Amino acid sequence: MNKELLKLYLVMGSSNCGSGEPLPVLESALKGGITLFQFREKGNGARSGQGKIKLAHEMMSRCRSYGVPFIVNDDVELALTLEADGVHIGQDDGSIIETRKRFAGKVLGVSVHNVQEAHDAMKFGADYLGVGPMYFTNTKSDLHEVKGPDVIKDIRAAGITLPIVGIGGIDKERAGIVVESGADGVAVISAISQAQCPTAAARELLYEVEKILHIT
Ligand SMILES: Cc1ncsc1CCOP(=O)(O)O
Ligand SMILES: C=C1C=NC(C)=NC1=N
Ligand SMILES: [Mg+2]
Repeated sequence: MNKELLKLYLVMGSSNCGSGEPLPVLESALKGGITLFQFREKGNGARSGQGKIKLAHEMMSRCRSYGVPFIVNDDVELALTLEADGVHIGQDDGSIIETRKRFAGKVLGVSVHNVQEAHDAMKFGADYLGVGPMYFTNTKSDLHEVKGPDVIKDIRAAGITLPIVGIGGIDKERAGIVVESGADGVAVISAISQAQCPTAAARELLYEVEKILHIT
């Protein structure tokens, strides 16, 4: 996949928005220049069944109108039904090999926490790695051990050249450090979805990321 898509990756669902209405937040973030979007409908307030499918369709069409690829988290069935641009799975979301086969030709992202998991994900056909958590965050309930950006350095030092996005507790003050460590961009939830102005938040994050990418 084109690693430039990972520069500013918004991950979001209903439960991440104060209002519980993610559509206006997505629209505002798209205006601010996010380069990739992941529909991650989890936690309290998350839609299910037809409501989840309807919301996903609405969000996918907003992304399509901005030319931003739409990725579905966890729910491979939904991703296939929607004909989404890709799917993102964790270490506990079923086999990477199976998902790779089911999603041939589309984007397959995998969450990894260390060099071993990164190596396996690459071997099994992942297109990009979501590495984290970089910093402590309350957004994800079952948070893995906080490793910091150094784990990205370790993955790069192991010769893994796959596109990488760092995730977990990232804001505009921290975005540069994550990219300096070897990531191709940052994935965020609250830094944009909880912002007073998601457009401005996205613009500022993208500025911090591109400042480093253009000199490395
Ligand atoms: C989905 C996920 N995976 C590792 S941390 C995290 C949550 C990131 O949310 P935030 O950007 O608000 O810290
Ligand atoms: C857990 C995750 C890790 N990384 C990304 C990009 N998305 C996720 N949902
Ligand atoms: Mg998962």
